Amino acid sequence: MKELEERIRRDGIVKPGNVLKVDAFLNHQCDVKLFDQMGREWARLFAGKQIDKILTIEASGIGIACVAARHFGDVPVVFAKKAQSINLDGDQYVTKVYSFTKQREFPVIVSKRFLNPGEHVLLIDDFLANGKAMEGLIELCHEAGVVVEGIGIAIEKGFQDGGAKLREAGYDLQSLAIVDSMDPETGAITFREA
Ligand SMILES: O=P(O)(O)OC[C@H]1O[C@H](OP(=O)(O)OP(=O)(O)O)[C@H](O)[C@@H]1O
Ligand SMILES: O=c1[nH]c(=O)c2nc[nH]c2[nH]1
Repeated sequence: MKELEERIRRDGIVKPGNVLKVDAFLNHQCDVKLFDQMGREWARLFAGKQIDKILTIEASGIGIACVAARHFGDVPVVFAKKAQSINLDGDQYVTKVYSFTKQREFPVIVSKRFLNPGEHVLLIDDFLANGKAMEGLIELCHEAGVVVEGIGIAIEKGFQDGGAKLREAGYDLQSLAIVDSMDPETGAITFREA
């Protein structure tokens, strides 16, 4: 998606350790107009699919998923929580995920009330790197008996293996920008051709 690639080039900062910092518009300060364009693009890419619900994971996926939902008939957005809470009651689907930016494992929890067997779900997130967050959400979806219709990612880092694993597994993965290389020394970023 041209607008997203241009914004990454303009405001993204390449950090050592395969980190692309896009907190000026994606995952700290949020450009809601850009989110809206992203939602419209996913709606085009997943047109014709039955999407009953969007599932994401806290924290950075939430805003993007909520804006995207406006383009999928205002379907509910469920986000997996990364901590137990007294506010989480009843039966839960639980797994564990290694967090890329926090560099430790977190529980990933969704109340059983919000994933119902037979529902068709779209997974949305801001980044795809090694695929740990998506693997965790997919595991919960399988446990719940819901159908994963597709996976919408804002920025895939194509030089890490999450995307390849998901495509090999047969998922309909639509990443709006795929970074093929980035250089922390020069700041140069190359994108995969659509
Ligand atoms: O493909 P992966 O290797 O799993 O990396 C992608 C995940 O990493 C980030 O989550 P993180 O927990 O680092 O940060 P967040 O809490 O800001 O969402 C991002 O939001 C994705 O969920
Ligand atoms: O801000 C971020 N930059 C990244 O490179 C990344 N990879 C996974 N999650 C990420 N979040």
